[in-house]
Amino acid sequence: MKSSKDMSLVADIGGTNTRVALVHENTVRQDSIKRFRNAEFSNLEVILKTYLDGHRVDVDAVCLAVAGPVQENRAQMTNLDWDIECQSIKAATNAYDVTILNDLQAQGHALDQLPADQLYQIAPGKSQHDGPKLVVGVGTGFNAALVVETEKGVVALASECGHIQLPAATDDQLALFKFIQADHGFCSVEDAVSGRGLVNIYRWMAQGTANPDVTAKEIVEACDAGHKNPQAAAGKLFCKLLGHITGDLALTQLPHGGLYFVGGVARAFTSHLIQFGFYDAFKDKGRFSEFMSHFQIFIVHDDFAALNGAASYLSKR
Ligand SMILES: Nc1ncnc2c1ncn2[C@@H]1O[C@H](COP(=O)(O)OP(=O)(O)OP(=O)(O)O)[C@@H](O)[C@H]1O
Repeated sequence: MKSSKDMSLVADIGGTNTRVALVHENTVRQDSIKRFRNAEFSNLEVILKTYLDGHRVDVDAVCLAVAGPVQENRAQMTNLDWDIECQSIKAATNAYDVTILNDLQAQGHALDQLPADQLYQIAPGKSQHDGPKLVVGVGTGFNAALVVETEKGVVALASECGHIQLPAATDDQLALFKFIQADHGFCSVEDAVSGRGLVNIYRWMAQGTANPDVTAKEIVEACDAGHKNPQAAAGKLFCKLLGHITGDLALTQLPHGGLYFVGGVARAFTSHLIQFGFYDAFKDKGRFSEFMSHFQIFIVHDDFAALNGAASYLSKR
């Protein structure tokens, strides 16, 4: 086993995918990035052991970006039956220092390093260089973090806003709300605005006729193929709900430094968001409609950005 001085490991653990990389001299080694499908593993420890065995290195420190609430260096994943805890990660990796962040916090720490070619701007706005930023994740789940510059550096504040109640502004949205509520007992934002949420919307629209095994990817592929099919109708409602919700979050947090979407589902909708009504819904805030056009909105195309954020967090502690 090679012992590499000051080598660290970073990982971004989502509901579907785990991305892992090595960090040397505060920089993610691009040739070390690897993505694992969680469904093929029984727990995170097995993924990390497999990864480290493959690279034949020792690591001193580990920083994990986990899709779930983090408390006292322990995380309970929201969309996977994995409990992540420092002692067990130390045992699996032989690292003496393990830190756990929420994944959106790590995304927040990555924002100031994103190259321009990884950012796709969807709303013009006017950002203040040092204004607060809001990073919004739409993947297996939904969540957001407010990112602020302080005298001590970047602070990314965790939330669990994907689990607030879904707002319903139209009869259709209320009917969707009731459909999901009847199924799960509660209708959260994430139940409609995430990969699983998109499938829920499509199933509600095509009640009785939807293929029960349809995936979010298949729905977006049908949107790519044309805008008159039932999948595109589901995509349009999805984008409008995404606009309403992120508009609410923007008014709550005032991200004058910009709003940044991350996650596989947000990325997949990049070319449809505007046509499918996202921005009109985002600005549909009564007397504050004009105010909403001040916020710049971007989609982050780098699926590995949270790894850079975790590395940045480690370097600045
Ligand atoms: N091309 C695609 N079009 C639409 N949805 C997609 C596409 N590819 C993947 N997805 C959906 O994106 C989700 C996975 O996205 P992503 O990899 O960002 O999630 P994650 O990081 O594993 O999860 P989390 O949201 O918990 O952080 C799944 O719901 C999957 O069905």
